[in-house]
Amino acid sequence: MINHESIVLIAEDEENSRVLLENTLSAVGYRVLSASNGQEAIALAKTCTPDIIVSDILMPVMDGYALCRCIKKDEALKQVPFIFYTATYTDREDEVLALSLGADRFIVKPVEMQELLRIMEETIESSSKGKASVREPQLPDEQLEQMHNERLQSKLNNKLAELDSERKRLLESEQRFRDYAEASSDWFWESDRDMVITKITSGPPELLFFGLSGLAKRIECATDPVDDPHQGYLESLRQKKAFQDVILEFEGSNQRLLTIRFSGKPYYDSHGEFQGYRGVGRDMTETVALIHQIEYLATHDELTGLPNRSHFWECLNLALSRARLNVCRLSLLFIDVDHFKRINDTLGHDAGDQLLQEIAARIRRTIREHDTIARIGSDEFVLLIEEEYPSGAHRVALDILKQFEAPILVREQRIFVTVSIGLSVYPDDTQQAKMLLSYADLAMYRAKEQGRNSFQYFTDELNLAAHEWLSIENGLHQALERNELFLLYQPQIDLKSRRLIGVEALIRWRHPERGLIMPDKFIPIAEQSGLIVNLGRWCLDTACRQIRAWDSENFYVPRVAVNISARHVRNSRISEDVCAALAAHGVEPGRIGIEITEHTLLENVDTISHTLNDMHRRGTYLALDDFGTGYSSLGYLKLLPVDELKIDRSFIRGVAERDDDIAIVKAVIALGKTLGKKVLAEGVENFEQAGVLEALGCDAIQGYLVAKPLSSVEVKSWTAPPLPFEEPGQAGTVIDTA
Ligand SMILES: Nc1nc2c(ncn2[C@@H]2O[C@@H]3COP(=O)(O)O[C@H]4[C@@H](O)[C@H](n5cnc6c(=O)[nH]c(N)nc65)O[C@@H]4COP(=O)(O)O[C@H]3[C@H]2O)c(=O)[nH]1
Repeated sequence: MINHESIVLIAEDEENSRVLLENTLSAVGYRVLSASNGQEAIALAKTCTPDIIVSDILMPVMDGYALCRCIKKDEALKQVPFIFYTATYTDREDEVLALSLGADRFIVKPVEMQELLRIMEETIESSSKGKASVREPQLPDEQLEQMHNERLQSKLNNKLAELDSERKRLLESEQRFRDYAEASSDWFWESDRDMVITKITSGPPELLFFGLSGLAKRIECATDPVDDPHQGYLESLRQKKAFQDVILEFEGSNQRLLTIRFSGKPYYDSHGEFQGYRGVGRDMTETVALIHQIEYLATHDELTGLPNRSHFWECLNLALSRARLNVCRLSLLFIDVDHFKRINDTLGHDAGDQLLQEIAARIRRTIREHDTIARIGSDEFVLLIEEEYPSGAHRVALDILKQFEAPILVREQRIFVTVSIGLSVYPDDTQQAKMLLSYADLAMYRAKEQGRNSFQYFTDELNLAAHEWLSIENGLHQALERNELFLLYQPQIDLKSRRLIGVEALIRWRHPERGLIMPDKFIPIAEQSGLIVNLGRWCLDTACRQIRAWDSENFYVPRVAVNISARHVRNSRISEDVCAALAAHGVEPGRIGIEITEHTLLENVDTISHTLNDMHRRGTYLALDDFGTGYSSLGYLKLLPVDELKIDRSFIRGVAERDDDIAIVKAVIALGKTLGKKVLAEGVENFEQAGVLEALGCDAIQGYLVAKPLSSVEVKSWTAPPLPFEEPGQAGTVIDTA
C-alpha cells in the first residue's frame, strides 16, 4: 500500500510527460515534486528529501545519469531509491550504466501506468523496510564517468547520424522537386498579401509587380456568364480560395499577345494569417497558336487557303440565319471551271494546282470583305453574297466571268480558262441550305449547257429578272451617251392665287427598242449600280438648260424641282453639282429645287445635314418628298433647312373620304405652319381633294387635276384649272377645319 506521506521527485524536461506523471502520481496519493532537469532535481531533493526519484535520462543542463551520480555521492540522499524512466536511452549499455550508477530500476517507455506505479510502490516499500540494501554505485567513479561519457558520445553519434540522414533526405527531396520544376514548362510565382506578384521563377517578366485582380481584366470573357472564367477567378481571389487553370491573355513585351494558364493557392503563416498566393503558370501561346493552326488546316483548303467544304456548310448555315434575321436575300454562286479535267491532264497536276490558285485569286478579287468564298471540290468554288437585291450577285457573276477574259500564265504558257456559274437565291428558291447548294449546282449545269462561260439562275423568273436588270443597266449607260433620256415637267400651283409656282422634273427614257420606259423601272437599277449620280447630274443640267430656254422664250417658270436620290445626296459633291449646273446655264440658285425623299433624310440625317445646309445657304430650295411615309422625327425637321413638305400621294387619295387621311393631312399642314415650312400636296386628281386641301390651309398642290407631266413645249400652253375648285354642278364637301 502507498504511504500517503510518500514524496516522489520527478525529473523530466518534457512538459507533457511530466504533467502526466504528476497528475497520475498525485491522484494515487503521492506528494509530487517536479524538476525539469537534474540540477533543479538536486536542489529540490536537498530541501525536501523524497522517498523516491523517478528520472528521465536525456535532459538539458544536467542529464539523468549525472543526477543519479550526484544523488549517490550525497550522504543524505544516497539511500533514496532511484528509478530511470526513459524513452531515448534504451540500449542495453544504457541499462548497464544506469544500474552501475546505483539506480534501483531502469524502465523503458512506454509502460503501463499501473506497472510503473507497482514498481515504484515495490521499490519504496523494500527500501523503507530495509528489505533491500541501498543500491550503491557498482563501479569506481572514474569508470562510471567514462561509461557516462561513452553513452553521451554514442547518443551524440546516433543523433549526428540521424541528422545527417535527415539532411540527405531533405536534399534528395529538394533535388527531386527541383528536377520536377526544371523538367516542367511551368513557372512559379508568389504574391504578397496585397495580391501583388512579388516573385516569379521565369515566365513573362512583365507579370512581376502586377496585381492578381488586374490580370482578370485581360481574361477573354466567355459569352456565357455562367462559366465566365473572369468572374470565377475574381470570386476565388475575393474569397481567398485556390483557382486552377485560368486562361488569360497578357500583352508581353513588343506588344506580343501571350496566352497564359494560371493556377494559385493561398498560403498562411504559422498563426493562420493569410500571406498571399503561390502558384504555377504556363505559357500557352504556342499551344493556342498550334490549336488555331490545326483548326485552320481542318477548315481550309491547303492549295488555295480558302475555306473547305465542311467549313463552307458552317458559313452557309450562319449566313442563312443572318438572312432570316435581317429579312434579306442570300445568293449562292456555284462556280465550276470549264474543261478543267482536260487542262489538268494536258498540263500535269502541278500546273493544274497553279492554275487553281490563280483561279481562286481571281474570284477572290471580285468579292467584298464580308462575302464568303470556299473551294468545295477540285475545280468547284462557291460564293455567298448577302444582299437585298439579287442584282448584287449577278453583278459579281459578271465580274467573275470578266476576270477570265485575260489568259492565265502557267509555266510560260498562256492558258485561257472560262467558268460556268449557277446561282440560287434564298428565300426565292428555297429556305434550306442543302437545296440552295443543289439548286446552284443544277443552275451551273444549265450554264454549261448554254455553252459555258456564262451564268444562270436556278429559277426562270430570277433568270429573266436578272437578265432584264442587266440589259437595263447596260442600256442606261448608252441612254446617257445617246440622249435617250428626257424630262417632263409637272406644274405646281399656289392654292390661294392659282398661279404657277414651279414644276417638278420627271425623267423618262425613250428606249430605241422597248419604247418609253418609266422611272420606276430604271431608277432602282441606277441606284444599285451607282449610275444614279450621273443621272442626277444630267437632270440638274437639263433642268437648268430648260429654265434658260424658257427664259429666252419669255416664258417664266419660277422654279424647277429635281429629284435627287439618297446615294447622290450622301455623296457630298451634290452641292457642287447643283452649283455647276446653275453656273453652266447662268441660272439663279433659287430657281432650282431639290427633292429628296423623307426616307433619304431619315437614313442619313447626320451625314447629309451638312450637305443640305450648304445647298440651302447657296440659295437652293429644298423639298421633302413623300412626306408622311417615313415618320420623321420632329427634332430633325426643326433643325434641317427644308423649305417644303410634300404630302405623299397615298394620303391625298383618300383625303376627301377617309377620316384617317384627313387627320394626317391636317397634322402635316399644322406641322408645316408651326415649323415655318410650305406644304404641297402631290397627286391631287380631283376638285374634291383640292377643295379639302384648300379648306385645310394647304399652300400648294400638284397632280393630274393641275396637269399631267408635260413636255417643255406643253408647259408653255398650260393653263391653271378653273376657280373655285368645284366640278360644275357639285356642292363642295363640308369639312371640319378646326
Ligand atoms: N397617280 C397619280 N400619279 C401622279 C399624279 N401626279 C403626279 N403623279 C406621278 O407621281 C410621281 C411623282 O413623282 P415622285 O413622287 O417624285 O416619284 C418619282 C421619283 O421618285 C422618281 N423619279 C422620277 N424622275 C426622277 C429623276 O429624275 N430622278 C430621280 N432620282 N428620281 C426620279 O420616280 C418616281 C415616279 O415618277 P413618275 O412615274 O414620273 O411619277 C410621278 C408623277 O407622274 C396624280 O395626280 N396621280
